[in-house]
Order: sequence, then C-alpha cells, then structure tokens
Amino acid sequence: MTKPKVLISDKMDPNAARIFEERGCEVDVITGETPEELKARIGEYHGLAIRSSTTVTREILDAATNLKVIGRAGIGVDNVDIPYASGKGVVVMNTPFGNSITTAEHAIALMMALARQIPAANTGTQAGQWPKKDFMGVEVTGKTFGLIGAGNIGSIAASRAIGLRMKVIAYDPFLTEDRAIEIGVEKVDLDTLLQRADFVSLHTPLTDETRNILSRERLEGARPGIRIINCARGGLIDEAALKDCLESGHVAGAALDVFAQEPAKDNPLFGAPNFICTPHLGASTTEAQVNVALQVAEQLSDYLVNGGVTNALNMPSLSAEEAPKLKPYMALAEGLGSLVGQLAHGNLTKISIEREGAASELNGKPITGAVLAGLMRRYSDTVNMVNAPFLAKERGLEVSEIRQNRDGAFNTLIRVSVETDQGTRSVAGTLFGNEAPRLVEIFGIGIEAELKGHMLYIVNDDKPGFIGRIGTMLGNHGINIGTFNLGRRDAGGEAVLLLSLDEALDPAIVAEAEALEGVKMVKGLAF
Ligand SMILES: NC(=O)C1=CN([C@@H]2O[C@H](COP(=O)(O)OP(=O)(O)OC[C@H]3O[C@@H](n4cnc5c(N)ncnc54)[C@H](O)[C@@H]3O)[C@@H](O)[C@H]2O)C=CC1
Ligand SMILES: O=C(O)CCC(=O)C(=O)O
Repeated sequence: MTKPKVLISDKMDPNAARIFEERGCEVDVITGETPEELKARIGEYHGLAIRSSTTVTREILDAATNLKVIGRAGIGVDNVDIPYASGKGVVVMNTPFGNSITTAEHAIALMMALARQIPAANTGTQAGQWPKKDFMGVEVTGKTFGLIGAGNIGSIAASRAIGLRMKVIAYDPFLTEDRAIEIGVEKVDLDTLLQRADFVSLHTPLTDETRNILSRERLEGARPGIRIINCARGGLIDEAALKDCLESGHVAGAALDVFAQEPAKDNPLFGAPNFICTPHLGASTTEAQVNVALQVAEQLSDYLVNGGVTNALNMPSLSAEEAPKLKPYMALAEGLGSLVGQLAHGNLTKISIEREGAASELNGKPITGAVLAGLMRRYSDTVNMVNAPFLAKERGLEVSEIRQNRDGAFNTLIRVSVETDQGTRSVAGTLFGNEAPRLVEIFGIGIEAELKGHMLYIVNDDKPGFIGRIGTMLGNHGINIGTFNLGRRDAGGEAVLLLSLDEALDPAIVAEAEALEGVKMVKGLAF
C-alpha cells in the first residue's frame, strides 16, 4: 500500500514531521509559499498541516484533488473555508487544548504589561532616560477582570486572574450558570461587563456573531478608563475606533496580540497612546508548540492510516481504538445506504437508521455518516462521510437514529428505512463472524448477500424455471455470475434475486431481463 502524503505548510515544531513518518505517512515540510505555489503543489497531498500563515481558500481546495484532511496545529480555524472543505469531503481538525494555557498566560502577561506600562518603561530606561516619573501604574488586586468568551482559554485566564485576587465577570451566551460557578466567575451581559470591568480580555472565536463585538458604539459606551486585551482574533475590535478612544483617553490602554490584517505592517493603532502589541505570539511557547505539533501529526496520521477521527470540526469523532471495530459496520452501513438509495423511487423525505443488539452499543454517529454517504451517492459521485450529512440537510432529509438492544434473530443488525413520496423501503444487514458485512433482508424479504461490485437485482414471480431462464440469458451474453442469492416472501409469491456479476450490465441486457416471463422489476446495482 502506498503511504499517504502530508504537507506541512507552516512553521511547526519538528516533532510533527517525526510523528508523521513514524506513523506511516510521507511528509514534506515546505513553508512560506505563495497561494499560487501552494495551489500548484497541493494536488499531490492527502493531508495538510497548517498553523495560521496558510489560508485554505476555495481555490486551494479546488486544486486539492487528493486531499482528505486538514489539521490546524492550534485552535482558531478562521483561515480555513470549512463549509467549502466539508462540501469537498475534506475533514478539518484542530488541536483545541494544546496551546490554551500558553495563550491565557499571554493575556495575563499583557494585562500586567498594560497595568505597569512595562514596554514603554523598558524602552525609555534602555535609552538612558531613567523615566521614573513618567510611569505610574495601577494595581490589579481587587480590580474587575471582564472576560468576553469563557471557553477553554477564557476559563484558564479567569483562574489566573482569580489567583491575582481579581474579581472575574464574564459575558458568554453559551456559559451555563453551573459552569460559571465552577470556574468562579459571575455571568453578566455585555453592556454590564463593559460598565463594570477594569480590564476586558477577549477569548471568543471570530465568527459572524463576534466580528466587531467591540464596535465603536460599545467602546465609546464603555466605562471610562477601561483597559482592553485581545489575544483571540483581530476583527473582534473596531481598530479605528479603539485608536480614537486611546487618543481621547476614554480607553486607558489596549494590548493586542492579533490584528484584523496580519502580518500587521502599518496598522492605525501603531503609535497610539498606551497601546502595546505582540505579533500573534499568544501560542508561541516551546511547550504549546510541541503540544500542538504532536497532536496535529497524531490526529492526521490516525485519520489517514486508520480512519480515526479526533477533534474534527465537520465530522463526528471516532477514536483510533474504535476505528478498526467500526470499520466493518461502516462498510455494512454504507452498503445498506447505497442499496436503498439505488432502489428507492421518488423523493427522499426521511431516513431512519436502527441499530440492534451489539450494533446498538456502538458509537452511532460514524455509522449514520456511512449510511448517508451510501445513500447520497444516488445524487453525486463525490459524496463521503464528511459531506453526506450536509448534503442530506441541504435536501431537507430528516434523519433519525434508533437503538434497540432487544434480542433478535441476529446478534447484531443495522436496518435502514427510507421514506419517499412513494412509500417506505427498508433493508437490513449484519456482520458474519463480527467482520463480514451481509445483507439479510430486503424490503421485508429474507436473503443473504454480500453487497459488492456489480450486481443485478430482480423481483419476479416465484415460479419454476425462472432461475434457469435468467442464467441462460446471462450465459448467452457471456456474463459470468459470481454469486446467486435468492429470497421470497412466500412460496409461489414474490421472489427476489440478487446476483453478483463480474462486469456491469449493458442497458440492453437489463431490458432483455425485464422482458423475461414472470419478471416484475430489474435493476443493475453498483457498490
Ligand atoms: N493569540 C493566539 O495565538 C491564539 C488565539 N486563539 C483564539 O482564541 C479563541 C478562543 O479559544 P478557546 O478558548 O480555546 O475556544 P473555546 O471554543 O473553548 O471558547 C470560545 C468561547 O467563546 C464563546 N463565544 C462564542 N460566541 C460568543 C459570543 N458571541 N459572545 C461571547 N462569547 C462567545 C463560546 O461560548 C466559548 O465559550 C480561538 O477561537 C482562537 O481564535 C487561540 C489560541 C491561540
Ligand atoms: O499558531 C499560532 O501561532 C497561532 C495560534 C492561534 O492563533 C490559534 O491556535 O488559534
């Protein structure tokens, strides 16, 4: 088997390349390329590991014809077009915890630097000015630290601020009262926070909701003398308004690690009074960079080599331990989804995925993803587990999962039922010996078949002589039958035949089969 190829396109701790190689991937480290250079190169890679310098645009994704996964060695993924990547079936992962302590520490460092004007004092001192009288700081003890965003980094920053004997208040619409108590913060609304805080520290992702969250109006309406720290993302603050507020003294100081445009070369804030900044150094410690490099390499190689999914932003998780166990189930699920997708007529409105016996104990999300991937292939050849749920949602398909741990005829079973405007259709399958996927029921008729390669599905009257007729007809065309699977509702009633063939059937042969006596329906299938 050829090894998956990974490109590391941003500066990253060398441990990343080592882990990729140890885990069976080929890796190239090529950093600092222009978007055009990356676009020309990306087609040969299955994995892409980035930090914040690489922007993964639609153009890059269109050129990435073999790409399966993008891994961000860090947290913020605003440099990746995730909806477009999802549509292309590319998994996007990040490393949500590896640099959170480091980034929270940077926010606290910037707060202290602001409180005591350390950067300016340092510059003046080293210039021989001994500027002692120019710098009068403020204590942080007893002051109020206002968090905007109390997730991983925000809550670590809160714990450090509490350690400095500060009162911590937080605005985060998703923060529960219980969690607020647990992390020792008081939950408030944004206006209250801006009225009460002495220091405000931002820790939200950049989204449509958070963009410009510190707008001109909010900055001008904030408590006079407030100090602002942003170690999250540029774009959260109106930079021009912040400059005006620093110049008027309404905002007493601001410390920014991140800018709307990076690298920031001639930002309007440069040179503003009481303004300090760092060049997106929030995550830049040895410890954090080793953490995120190791994690991203482990996650990407797990996915490319074993199918394990960790910290994906557009796909359910599947641990490397679970992946081998789930693999035959996912093959079964995809086969059942594909079968029902090829056979159901009309507009799909609902799908239900039922797991019985041992299957009911498993992580259901990947199984559902696999069923949908099989099913959605009726609409597009480029569907996989990543984009299938999005495609299903786009088409308004209602998806439900049912777990039954009752004892049935099989110790493990997956049943897929779809509803269309023409009725409900259901197929079911099991694993033989815990590993071999088998169809065991089609539209209420018991049958046993492997769903593989080219197949021919026939519904016919259960009358003597039919099997001979179909065998002879295929033989006359030189078509070899691999397996012959039979099922019937009751003797003399409706019967089904599922044949595996060595090649796809010409539509003319399908039409000939349709004309055979006793045939009700014929359909060529492909898995
Ligand atoms: N400067 C740097 O080098 C680094 C920056 N970051 C940035 O920090 C951000 C936060 O990271 P984490 O704490 O790990 O993320 P997280 O996902 O754990 O926390 C984000 C918090 O923001 C909250 N939030 C979402 N929408 C909000 C809104 N409209 N108003 C207020 N709060 C809202 C969420 O509920 C969540 O609690 C990342 O998205 C990334 O952009 C992360 C690492 C390093
Ligand atoms: O990789 C970096 O240096 C930046 C980290 C960051 O911004 C993030 O993890 O969101």
